[in-house]
Amino acid sequence: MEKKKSVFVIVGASGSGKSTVLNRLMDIHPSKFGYSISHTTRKPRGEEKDGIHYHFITLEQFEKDEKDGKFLETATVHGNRYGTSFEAINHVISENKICVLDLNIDGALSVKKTDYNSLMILVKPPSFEVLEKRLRDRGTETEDLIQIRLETARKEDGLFQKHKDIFDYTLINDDLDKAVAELEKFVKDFFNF
Ligand SMILES: Nc1ncnc2c1ncn2[C@@H]1O[C@H](COP(=O)(O)OP(=O)(O)OP(=O)(O)O)[C@@H](O)[C@H]1O
Repeated sequence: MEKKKSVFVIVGASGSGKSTVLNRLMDIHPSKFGYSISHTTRKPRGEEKDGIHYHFITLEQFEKDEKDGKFLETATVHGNRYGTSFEAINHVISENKICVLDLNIDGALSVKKTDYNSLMILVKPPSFEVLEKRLRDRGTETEDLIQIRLETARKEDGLFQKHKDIFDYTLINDDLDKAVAELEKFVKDFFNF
C-alpha cells in the first residue's frame, strides 16, 4: 500500500521567504498543517514553555537521544544543539495534520532516506540582489550577519543545485501573492485536499 502523504519539507536560503510563504499558507488552511516541536539544549527565553515552543533538554539527554537514533536531523547553532525527533513528527501526523519541516539541505536529504511520503519544495528569491535587500529590510540582522547570510546563501545555492533531484518543485518567491497561490496549488494537488 502506498504510504500516506504526511510531510511537507521546505528548504531555502535565509531570507528566501520560507516563513512568509508558510505562514500565509497556514493562515489560509489553519487546520491542515502543524509544526513539529523541536528539541533543544538551549535555555528557554522569556515566555517559552517546555513542550510548546521546544522540548528543552540537557546536553546529556540530547546526546543519548541522538545515539539512540531518535532524531531525524540535528543541527548546532551558536553552540546549542537542536533536533527534530521522529516522535515529534509522528505526533503531528497522528493529529491528522501535514507535518511542516523547515530544513537545511542535510535535513531534507535525511527525510528522503526515511519512508515518509514527503513533498519537497525549494524556495528561491528572484536574485541575490533581491535577497540582500529583503534581509536588509527585515531589519533583524546586523550588517555583518547579513554578509554572512549572503555568503551562506551563495554556498547553499550550489548544494541546492547539486541535489535538485530531491525537490518536487522550485518556488521563485518574487511577487508574494503569486508565490503563495502557486505553492497552495502545488500543495493541494500533492496532499489531495
Ligand atoms: N515575495 C516577497 N516580496 C517581498 N518581500 C518578501 C517576500 N517574501 C518574503 N519577504 C520578506 O523578506 C524577508 C525574509 O523572509 P522570511 O523571514 O520569510 O525568510 P526565511 O526564508 O524564513 O528566513 P530565515 O531562514 O532566516 O528564517 C522578510 O522580511 C519578509 O517579509
